Amino acid sequence: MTRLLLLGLKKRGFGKGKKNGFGGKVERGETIEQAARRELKEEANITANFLEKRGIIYFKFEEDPVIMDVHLYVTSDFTGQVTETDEMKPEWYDIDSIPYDQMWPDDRIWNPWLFAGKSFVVRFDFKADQETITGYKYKFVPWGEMSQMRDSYNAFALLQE
Ligand SMILES: COc1nc(N)nc2c1ncn2[C@H]1C[C@H](O)[C@@H](COP(=O)(O)OP(=O)(O)OP(=O)(O)O)O1
Repeated sequence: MTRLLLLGLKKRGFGKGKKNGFGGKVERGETIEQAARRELKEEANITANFLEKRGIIYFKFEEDPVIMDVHLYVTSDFTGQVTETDEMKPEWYDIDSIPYDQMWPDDRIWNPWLFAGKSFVVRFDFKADQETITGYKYKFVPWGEMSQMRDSYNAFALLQE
């Protein structure tokens, strides 16, 4: 059976020129999941009927004290027609032909976990060039426990164990 993943070519902002999933910053008054839904609608013009949380990814760039946390949701249940928007040019890819050379380098590591059905918490350390991964540590999260990791603190503590 062919399994497809929707990626978008980022047309502006952080990660411009890279292919990635759909997402962005949480706005005031929103939950993280609400932000994920809003970004999917804004960037691919589709509405998720159901979102499953599958990961929390931390990014630390050398010389930058701020650690970015990205909360990863997947859906195969959505309404609407996938459409190019101002921010993203969407395209479907067979999961056996993911264009990793046009993506953030961390995707090559965690996308296969996603396709294998795993949930996970992972931290990537990057050089300041934002292209070179100097190390990463991760933990798989048992089925059903990911949705209870509501904030970054729980997940970060898991990585420190
Ligand atoms: C550093 O490595 C990254 N890898 C991957 N796979 N994804 C990343 C990486 N860094 C950021 N992202 C994701 C997180 C978001 O889904 C997007 C965009 O991030 P950001 O919120 O910083 O970008 P903006 O376009 O400025 O957001 P707004 O839509 O809120 O303006 O990339």
